[in-house]
Amino acid sequence: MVDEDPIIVNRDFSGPIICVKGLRNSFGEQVVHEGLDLDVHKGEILGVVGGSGTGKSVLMRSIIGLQQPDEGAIEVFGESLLGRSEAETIDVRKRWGVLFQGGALFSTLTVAENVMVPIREFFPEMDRDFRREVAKYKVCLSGLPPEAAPKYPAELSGGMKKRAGIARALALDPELLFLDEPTAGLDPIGAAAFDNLTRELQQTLGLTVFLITHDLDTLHAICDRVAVLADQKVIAVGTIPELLALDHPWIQEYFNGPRGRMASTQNAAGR
Ligand SMILES: Nc1ncnc2c1ncn2[C@@H]1O[C@H](COP(=O)(O)OP(=O)(O)OP(=O)(O)O)[C@@H](O)[C@H]1O
Repeated sequence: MVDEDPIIVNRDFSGPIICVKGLRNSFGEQVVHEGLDLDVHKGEILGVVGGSGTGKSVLMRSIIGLQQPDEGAIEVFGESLLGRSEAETIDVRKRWGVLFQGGALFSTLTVAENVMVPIREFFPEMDRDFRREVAKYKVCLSGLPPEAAPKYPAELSGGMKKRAGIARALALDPELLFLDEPTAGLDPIGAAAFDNLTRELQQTLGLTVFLITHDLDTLHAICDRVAVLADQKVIAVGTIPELLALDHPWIQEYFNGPRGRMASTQNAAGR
């Protein structure tokens, strides 16, 4: 049954920022998650890794309410969101920002207008000029030059599109940021710059970051802990040295294969 009471946000909540328990997701016969548990702690950058199709994006979509799980419990900021209406969860949803794979910018809107979309949705009463000022500030925060604000996505490079996506994700001053493969498709210099931006934002704004990635350099450079998805669940969570101590074939292959060793060496040398 749907609980009709609006969620009263508890800003003093000190438990895990995200708590997933016993999650099950399936599409027809295909079971993607079964008995998946995961906690994300306040202030950390949690990297989420796993082979292609292991359900990283489906996990993120479940947490932010875009995928209705078959079973399980999901709490964000200590609030259970499953089965609640959009109106009931608005105060919790305001507290996170999302960068989807590929940026997911509205192609007919400029960068500044893209950033204004969530502001208009969640703060419709906000004065138009003030909204514009906030959008300009978020564009700067993302590391884009002010000249990028009136441009359309088609006029931007891949790296600039990602930054525009970050500007939009930061529109509502979130405490929690979801990033789905933020460095995919970027050249190594652009990817390293994006990692630095993520770390700087996390430190200066005190964010918690849920970061899906295949990028070993990103994991080594900025992730405090890494969660590994395999066999329909999170099979391990920890720092990279903690994961390396585990005798799991996928983990060993991933972090100790030729690319994993190279990323580790580069990071130790200060990429
Ligand atoms: N809406 C959907 N309908 C049917 N199947 C889906 C849907 N969304 C995801 N899937 C399936 O669920 C599985 C997990 O998908 P998901 O996108 O979460 O994988 P992923 O781990 O993020 O993969 P990648 O690393 O390649 O991005 C895949 O087999 C995918 O085809």
